[in-house]
Amino acid sequence: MQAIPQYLLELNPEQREAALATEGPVLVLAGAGSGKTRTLVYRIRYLIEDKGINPRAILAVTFTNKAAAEMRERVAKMVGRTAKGVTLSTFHSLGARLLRDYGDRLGMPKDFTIYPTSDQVQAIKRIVAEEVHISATVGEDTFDFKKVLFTIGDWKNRLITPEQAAVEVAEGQIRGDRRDDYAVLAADVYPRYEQTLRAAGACDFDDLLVLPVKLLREHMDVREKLWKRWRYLMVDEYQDTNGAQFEMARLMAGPLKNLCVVGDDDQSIYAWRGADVTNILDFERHYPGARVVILEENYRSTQRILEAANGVIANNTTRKAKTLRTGNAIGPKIDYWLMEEHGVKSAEELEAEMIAREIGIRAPLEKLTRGDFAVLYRTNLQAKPIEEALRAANIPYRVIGGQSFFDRKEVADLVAYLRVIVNPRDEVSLRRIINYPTRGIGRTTLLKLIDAARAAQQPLYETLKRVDTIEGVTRGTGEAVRSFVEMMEEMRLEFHATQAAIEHGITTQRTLVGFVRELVKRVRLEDAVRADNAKSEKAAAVRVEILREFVEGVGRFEERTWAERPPLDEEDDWNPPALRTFLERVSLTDDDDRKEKEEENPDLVTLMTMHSAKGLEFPHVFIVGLEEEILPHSRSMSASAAAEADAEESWQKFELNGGTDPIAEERRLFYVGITRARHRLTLSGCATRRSRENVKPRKPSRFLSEISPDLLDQRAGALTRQSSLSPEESQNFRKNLFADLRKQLQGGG
Ligand SMILES: Nc1ncnc2c1ncn2[C@@H]1O[C@H](COP(=O)(O)OP(=O)(O)OP(=O)(O)O)[C@@H](O)[C@H]1O
Ligand SMILES: [Mg+2]
Repeated sequence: MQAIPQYLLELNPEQREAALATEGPVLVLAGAGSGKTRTLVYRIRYLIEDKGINPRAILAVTFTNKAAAEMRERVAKMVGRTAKGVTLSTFHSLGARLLRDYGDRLGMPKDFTIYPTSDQVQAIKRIVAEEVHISATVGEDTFDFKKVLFTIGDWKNRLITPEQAAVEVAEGQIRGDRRDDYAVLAADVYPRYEQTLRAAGACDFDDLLVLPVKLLREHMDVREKLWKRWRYLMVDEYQDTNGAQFEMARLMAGPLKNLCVVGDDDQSIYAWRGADVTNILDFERHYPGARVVILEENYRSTQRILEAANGVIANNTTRKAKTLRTGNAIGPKIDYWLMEEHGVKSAEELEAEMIAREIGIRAPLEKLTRGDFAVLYRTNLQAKPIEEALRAANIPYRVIGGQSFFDRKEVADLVAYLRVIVNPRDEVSLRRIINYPTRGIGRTTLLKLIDAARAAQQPLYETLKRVDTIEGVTRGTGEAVRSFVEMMEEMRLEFHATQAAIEHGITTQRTLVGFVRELVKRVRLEDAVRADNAKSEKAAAVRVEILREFVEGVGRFEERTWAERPPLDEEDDWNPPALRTFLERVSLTDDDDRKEKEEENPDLVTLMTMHSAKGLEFPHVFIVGLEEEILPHSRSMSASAAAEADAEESWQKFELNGGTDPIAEERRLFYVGITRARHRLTLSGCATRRSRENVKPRKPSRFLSEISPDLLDQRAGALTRQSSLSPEESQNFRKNLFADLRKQLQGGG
């Protein structure tokens, strides 16, 4: 027998078994921090270095861009340059890539557009206004577009076609299912929505899964090509795959079935987005003969943190019981702060200040960098006070997720221009910019043009070109339309010339960014942004800065792409920078570009939701807002409050997912949060919260009572004047501080 490579001794026997089992289906089902992701990384190394597998035959899929980036880094560190050939991707970017390469089989143009939520809503609004009837039970005034959108999204994630949806709804009606009022409407909208998207050469996020599945199911030659290309598949966080992702993985794995999936049913937190935990629980049924590996040792957290996590998750009754132990140190107690308001400051503000202070004290005391701290919360809205406190304390931080760059109006407007330039059939984008900045093409004219376009069964853009032939458009307006089209055509010409020059190797480096700058100038976009923010000079300056920042992002994208150019013999996988690739990236990754900059300065405190923290770890983790109605999140939230708090989550979760127990899912989310911490965990919540004039009492989260009290160090009150340090720590802190000061004084002469 061949000797086991030295590096595999850095795995425990079970992990090693999973890494070595390269052929056939493998499931690693194990608790948090047990080395599932680590096992995948070592497995990739083993495949390349010892099995001599071409890195290009390896495909690893993770859930977030951040997780994919992290894995890429870990593989690159271990394997070196050849690791570049490995495909490390999210399901959605993999889907986008398959569509780009083979979408023509489904009639998708090469330059297809990916609609973000705002554009999806626009499309639905149009359909509802023009094509379908809103029933009295739904109500015209209380009508919520997002609900329709989410219902359609839920169908798509379960691979349910418009025809099947219609049947499902009809059956629901027969059963007298009350939730079906919206579903009826959604079923009516669904086929038209699909038509609208296809006609515009566009797709939505869910289509990035649905269409590749369709492609793979219907086209044997594509399937075979992909099977030849990717022979070793891995999926991290498999517990959160939905129906479409499950099917995509199955089809990609093909007859070889070299598919290794890892996950933890206790960390399944995306049921609201259609994730189906039975995908992992039934893996052996789906893949008969699969090898199953269970890991039981946690390498990440202290004993106390692990005990707290185990205590919480034990309250979920329907779970696969797992033991998780650790050989790590017992560690400090878990802090729990119950904040009260004090003077002019609300409890929430004091909670944030307390965190800023704690980071200020702990970092030097425990020799941690800022990057070693993370603050986790339930919804993005909770980030604001924390950001303010950190800013006031001069502690640099980054917020993951939240309002994406891409959803900002000024950026979205520019993106709409770029999209129309790349794909003039994109009607939603065209309607967004046709009169922005204002150029005298009013709503009435627009409607006339749209009518004419529909009547002639022609894209709107083409209709604009023949505005003279359209009845009822005044001379002045006609002139405005003509000059808009002329400008756009010039820019399109310019664009195609630029893109062709890049593709033929005539120019390299920052070429596209020059084009985009020129466009911004031609359209006078900066003036428009200033006019939109005329009330505040400061706001206007910020927005213009955001716009410029985005434009410069195009340049960084170009540089990066050129820098990634592989040696010539591997080039079939690489393409020179293209505007459509850039647009695809901005729609898939909201913080791709910011991340780029952060790599230059990794020393930042991380702020994010518990959802986005999945798979990550930090030496010191704060979890804030541990109150009823926040965690667990309120189920009785009104529609508007829910939309405000975190539209997607609350909606789907409570409206659509009748089948799963929402409290159990919230508990799993808390479990994910706790298990991100390596050495220290600080929990906090507010005793009161202010809403407008009122001060409302709050109840601590029920999940806190599931942690054994001897693990906790509890404090209550206004707190900010107290220290969280033990007397001993406090003495040490002073000593260090004086030593530092002395050094500084001496250094400064
Ligand atoms: N055999 C091992 N020896 C030393 N350290 C290990 C070992 N296995 C895992 N670790 C370390 O433990 C930590 C957790 O590992 P990893 O992130 O792979 O866990 P995971 O199971 O993927 O967790 P999660 O469920 O949170 O995604 C990492 O820092 C990893 O390097
Ligand atoms: Mg992991």
